[in-house]
Amino acid sequence: VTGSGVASPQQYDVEYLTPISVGTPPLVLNLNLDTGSSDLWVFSSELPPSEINGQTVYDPTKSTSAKKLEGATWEIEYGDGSSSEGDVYIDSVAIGDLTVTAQAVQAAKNVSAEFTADTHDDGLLGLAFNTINTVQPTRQKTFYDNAQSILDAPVFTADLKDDAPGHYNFGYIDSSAYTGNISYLPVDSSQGFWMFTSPGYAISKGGYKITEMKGIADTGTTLLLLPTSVVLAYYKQVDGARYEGTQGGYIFACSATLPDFVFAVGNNARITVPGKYINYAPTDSSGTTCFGGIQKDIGIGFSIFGDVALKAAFVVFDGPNQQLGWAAK
Ligand SMILES: CCNC(=O)c1c(-c2ccccc2)csc1NC(=O)CNCCc1c[nH]c2ccccc12
Repeated sequence: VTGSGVASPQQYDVEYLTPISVGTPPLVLNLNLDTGSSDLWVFSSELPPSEINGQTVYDPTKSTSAKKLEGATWEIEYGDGSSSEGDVYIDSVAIGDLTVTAQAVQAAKNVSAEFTADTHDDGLLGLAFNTINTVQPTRQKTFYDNAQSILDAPVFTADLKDDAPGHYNFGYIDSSAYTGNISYLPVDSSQGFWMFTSPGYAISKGGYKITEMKGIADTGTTLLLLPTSVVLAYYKQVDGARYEGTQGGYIFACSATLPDFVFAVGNNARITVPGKYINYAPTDSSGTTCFGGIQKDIGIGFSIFGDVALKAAFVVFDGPNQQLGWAAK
């Protein structure tokens, strides 16, 4: 079996949403497929109405295939301070032609203001390792865990695009979606993430710099968060760029020319993030000052290769072989 879902970018490619069917009769929810977390949680009829703002909600009492997982609860907090919590149902979940009949669907009873404000996002579908699933007393498997045994190949791929729809594919590698070869790196899943080490980088005019960057492939984080030394070297090549504390990061004139950022994948493969992707978005409505798509990874403990980087590549997530494949496109 294979499955494919379109990944549609929201404004400024802040996140990508994919239509997923949940329950019987199938309810279509637009979820954020998130390789940086492992909970599948959805807006639900159990939320106070004040916390719902246009989202489609899952009502387990309306799904003939929903079964409550008695006594199970969950609560998650993300690094940006957003959070959600609730209880758990076992129900059918499908992405395209791929259906998992007994998937833990975490129904939200409370969500933080950031999620309420995100009117098009009906929840998250975690694709990291289940060791960081937050369901208590028994952690639950991810959609990918449950799908593996029926997939033609036990992999999924992310093909995100700049301001255009891309795809998440399950069970196959679409050879027409990338150029050249796929370079595979070993994954360290000990912290529950798709963690890998890039041996070095280059910034347009500068030469190649050997410096290990240990990071995660994270479709749920918007920006490319890198070590301070790398970020300083990058913005040194952007005239007028400066760190603005009140904005929480590096800003520059929207008219600035931004160099490409190249990171190594293994010793002889490279992924080039075009400078255009690193001019992330205007900081205000005047559109004179823009916010950088590369920012510091301070306080996280590792780098985060978020959407700004991932949309420059075709990425293969291979759980059984604990490896990540990278290709240009
Ligand atoms: C800013 C989002 N990223 C993180 O917090 C994060 C961190 C992290 C930890 C500490 C400080 C900063 C970041 C490590 S792994 C990691 N990745 C994830 O947590 C991936 N899931 C993000 C889901 C998410 C959080 N806020 C949203 C707002 C809209 C859509 C999705 C989200």
